[in-house]
Amino acid sequence: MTVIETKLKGCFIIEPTIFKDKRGYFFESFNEQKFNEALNLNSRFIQDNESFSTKGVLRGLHYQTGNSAQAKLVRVVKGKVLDIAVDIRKESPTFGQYISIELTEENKKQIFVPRGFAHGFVVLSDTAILSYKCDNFYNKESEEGIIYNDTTLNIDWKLPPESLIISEKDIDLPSFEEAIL
Ligand SMILES: Cc1cn([C@H]2C[C@H](O)[C@@H](COP(=O)(O)OP(=O)(O)O[C@H]3O[C@@H](C)C(=O)[C@@H](O)[C@H]3O)O2)c(=O)[nH]c1=O
Repeated sequence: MTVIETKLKGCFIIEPTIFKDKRGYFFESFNEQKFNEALNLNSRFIQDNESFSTKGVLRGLHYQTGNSAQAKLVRVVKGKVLDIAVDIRKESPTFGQYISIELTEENKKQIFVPRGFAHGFVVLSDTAILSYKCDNFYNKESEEGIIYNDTTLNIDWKLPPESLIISEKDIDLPSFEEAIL
């Protein structure tokens, strides 16, 4: 497995080692020991989530606050998504910056989004299944978000705005300034 730290400290891209043979492929999608060693972490994932979405579906930007903050290890099982992680750690030198990465069923890349980040994605393929691990439980009361098209963050979602499918909850999210500053 290859691990690359992004320009946002603590946010990593993971490329698993894929074993291919005449039957197909095999890879370890998660190995706690190797993961924690490679990322120099002591994380413990306690909730797994899966979502199915169609092309143009945009989910985000989401985070949980306080004791409910979550780190996430995200991968795509089917299709292709553009995944976005935004550094919302006020004390961070990269506060307000984001990274985007295509996660696909072919490249099998994973992104580790640490606590203190907002996360979102948009589906670029006809359909996509996203699977992710969280190191803290879902807590509705601590759910927060930032509007996807915030002008300060200025995220390039790669799809025309009119093609996006967004939940009512996400359409009403506040700006970066309102949410964080
Ligand atoms: C996230 C979550 C949702 N739910 C419920 C609440 C709601 O009725 C339904 C759908 O929830 P949402 O609309 O919030 O789902 P979704 O918009 O897919 O939320 C997810 O978005 C991505 C970008 C993330 O980073 C995740 O952490 C999570 O916030 O599922 C749970 O029961 N457990 C969970 O962990």
